[in-house]
Amino acid sequence: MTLQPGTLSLSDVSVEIAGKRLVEAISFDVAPGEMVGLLGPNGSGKSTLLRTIYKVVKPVTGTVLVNGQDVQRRSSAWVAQNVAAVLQDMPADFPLTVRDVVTMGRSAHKAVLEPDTAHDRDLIDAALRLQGLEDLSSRSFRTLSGGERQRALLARALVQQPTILVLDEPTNHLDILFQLSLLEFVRELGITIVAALHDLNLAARFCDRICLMDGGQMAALGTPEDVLTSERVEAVYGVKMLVERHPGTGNVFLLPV
Ligand SMILES: Nc1ncnc2c1ncn2[C@@H]1O[C@H](COP(=O)(O)OP(=O)(O)OP(=O)(O)O)[C@@H](O)[C@H]1O
Repeated sequence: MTLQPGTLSLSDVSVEIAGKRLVEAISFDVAPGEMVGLLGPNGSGKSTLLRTIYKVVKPVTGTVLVNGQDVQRRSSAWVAQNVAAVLQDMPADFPLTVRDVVTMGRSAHKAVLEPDTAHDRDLIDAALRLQGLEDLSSRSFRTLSGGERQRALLARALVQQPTILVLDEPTNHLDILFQLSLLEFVRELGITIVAALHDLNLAARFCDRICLMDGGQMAALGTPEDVLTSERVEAVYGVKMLVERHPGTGNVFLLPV
C-alpha cells in the first residue's frame, strides 16, 4: 500500500522534560489534506506535542510517522522537506530582510551555499505576493508588525513546499480579517495541517477534527461538534459556555455564559 503525501500518525507519544511529563501517550492519525486543531488551556502541552512532529523534541515513548517514516530516524533535512512549522514569537533580532527570511524556507531543498535558481525565485515571489508582502520584501524583518511577521513566516513555510504544515497559534498577532483570511488561505492549500489554536470558534469553523488537550493528556478527539460540548469545555477550561449553531455557517460556536 502506498501512502499519500501528507499522512501523519502519532502513536503513544509522551514527552518528558526535566523529569516532568508534559505530554502523555497521545495517539491520533491525520489524513492527507485534513486540518486538525489542537486546543487546550495554557500549558496543556500543545506546543510540546507539535515540536515532536517537526523533530525539535524527542518523545520518551511512542512514534511520530510523517508519510510513513519515523521522524526520529530521518535527518532534520528530510523532516524540513516534509514538515514546515510557523511558530509563535520567533526571535526577530537579526539583520535580515523579509525576502531573506522567506528565502530561508528554500534551504530545506538545497545544499549549503547552493545558489538560488529561477524556480526558487519564482516560488519566493509567489509566496510574498500571496501574503501581500511584495512592498515589504526589502524591509528589515525586525521592523515588521507582529501580524506582518506572522505572514512572512507563513510565506517562508510555503516556499518550503511541505506536505504537512504545523501552525502554533498562527492567528496570535492578527486582526480579525487576517485571522479569517490566514485560516481560509491555509485550508485552500489542501495540505495536511495541525494547528494549535486558542480561539474555539475559529477552530470549530476551520478544523475537520479537534484534539482537546488537558494537562498533557488528550481529553477528546473528534469533530468540533463532538468535542466542543459545554460540559467538556467547562471541565477542561473551567468556563461555562453556551454552545450554539452559527446561523450562517452551521458550525458550532461558543459564547461564555
Ligand atoms: N523546556 C521546558 N522545560 C520545562 N518545562 C517546559 C519546557 N517546555 C514546556 N514546559 C512546560 O510544559 C508545559 C506545556 O507547555 P506547552 O508550551 O507545550 O503548552 P501549550 O499548551 O502550548 O501552552 P500555551 O497555550 O500557553 O502556549 C507547561 O507547563 C510548560 O511550562
